[in-house]
Amino acid sequence: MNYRIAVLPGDGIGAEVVPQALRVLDAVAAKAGITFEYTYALIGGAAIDATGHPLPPETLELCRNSDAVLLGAIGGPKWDTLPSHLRPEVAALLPLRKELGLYANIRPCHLFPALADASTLKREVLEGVDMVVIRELTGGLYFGEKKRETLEDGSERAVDTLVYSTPEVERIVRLACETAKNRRGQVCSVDKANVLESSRLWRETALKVAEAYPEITMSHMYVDNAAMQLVRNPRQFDVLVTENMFGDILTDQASMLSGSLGMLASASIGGEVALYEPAHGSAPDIAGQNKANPLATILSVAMMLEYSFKRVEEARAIEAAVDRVLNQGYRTGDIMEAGKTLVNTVEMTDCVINALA
Ligand SMILES: NC(=O)C1=CN([C@@H]2O[C@H](COP(=O)(O)OP(=O)(O)OC[C@H]3O[C@@H](n4cnc5c(N)ncnc54)[C@H](O)[C@@H]3O)[C@@H](O)[C@H]2O)C=CC1
Ligand SMILES: CC(C)CC(=O)C(=O)O
Ligand SMILES: [Mg+2]
Repeated sequence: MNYRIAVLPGDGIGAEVVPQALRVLDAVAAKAGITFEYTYALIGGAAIDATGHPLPPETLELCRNSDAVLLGAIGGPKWDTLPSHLRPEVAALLPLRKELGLYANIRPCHLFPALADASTLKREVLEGVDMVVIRELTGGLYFGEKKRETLEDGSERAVDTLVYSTPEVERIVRLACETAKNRRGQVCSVDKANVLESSRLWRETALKVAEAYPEITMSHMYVDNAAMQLVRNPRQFDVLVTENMFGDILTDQASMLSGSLGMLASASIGGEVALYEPAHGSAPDIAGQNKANPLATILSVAMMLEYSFKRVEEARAIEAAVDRVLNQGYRTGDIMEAGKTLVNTVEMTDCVINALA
């Protein structure tokens, strides 16, 4: 079997971790008798520099014609001052997700036991954490109308709009319920229904969707409380479903439950072609130094094997290899602890490939 993968390394550490994840895929392919065909394409700042456009039409076309997409990360200080319609995040990442119909971003958050002391959070809080955050990805605050205007007194005003329709909420909550069916059967829907009208619609809709899932226990939590509960008692969460920006913020926070943002993988699904990417950004502060933790991206290709290619055995093999490497004591800087062996991006990948063999 041959799988065609669109490879979009992007900017900063995105361009460092993506080639490492491909090395892991190659190691898996050799063992499983499958082949992966990689076609590289430009996105983000790298695409602006080369073509003047953050999302060149040929990149989108390639993604549409592939079996899966692997994305690193995009953006960085070099492109921060561009107007919105050219900035990598607004003009490449969001349209890519929208165009591919990727309305759900799945971010599993669990602790590899070897990392129980790697986080800034206490072991007692972290042990046994195993949750999936399902973030709505093509609506909400990031996609509503935005504008800037100059007022009569010369001051400026900026507007962002948070919009959801019933079908948008229904499909994401349904996905959360379906996900929970194969887990502990609990969905926590996170909103701000005490203030936001869009959240009131979200909650009403979630309650209606839950009626079709008598086996699921659905709870509702305000997002401010959820942020606190995530560090107070994260074990209470099984499946958490929420709005785009709430999910963006809560998952960076939740990443610390798995030790580091460099450990959090993700799958964006909903359209014909799914996209896999680490939850982190381009990390300009460590870019170009071979320091980035590649495991979030390596675990994202494991998700690709499972979700897009139904290669569950190979996906589990990658996760087991990561577990083994962490148990052996290898650590990139972000998860480093006293007494462990510090490795760089490439060496960490070497360790995973060795552990696969
Ligand atoms: N999906 C994407 O393409 C995303 C892009 N961004 C963009 O990335 C740029 C930087 O954003 P930041 O807010 O700094 O977020 P970031 O996620 O790039 O970095 C936040 C912090 O986590 C660390 N970090 C992130 N990934 C790491 C890894 N794999 N290994 C070790 N340490 C890691 C960074 O060094 C930094 O200290 C911005 O331009 C932002 O818009 C941010 C998030 C997602
Ligand atoms: C441009 C942002 C929405 C990217 C981000 O932070 C994310 O998707 O996690
Ligand atoms: Mg984010």
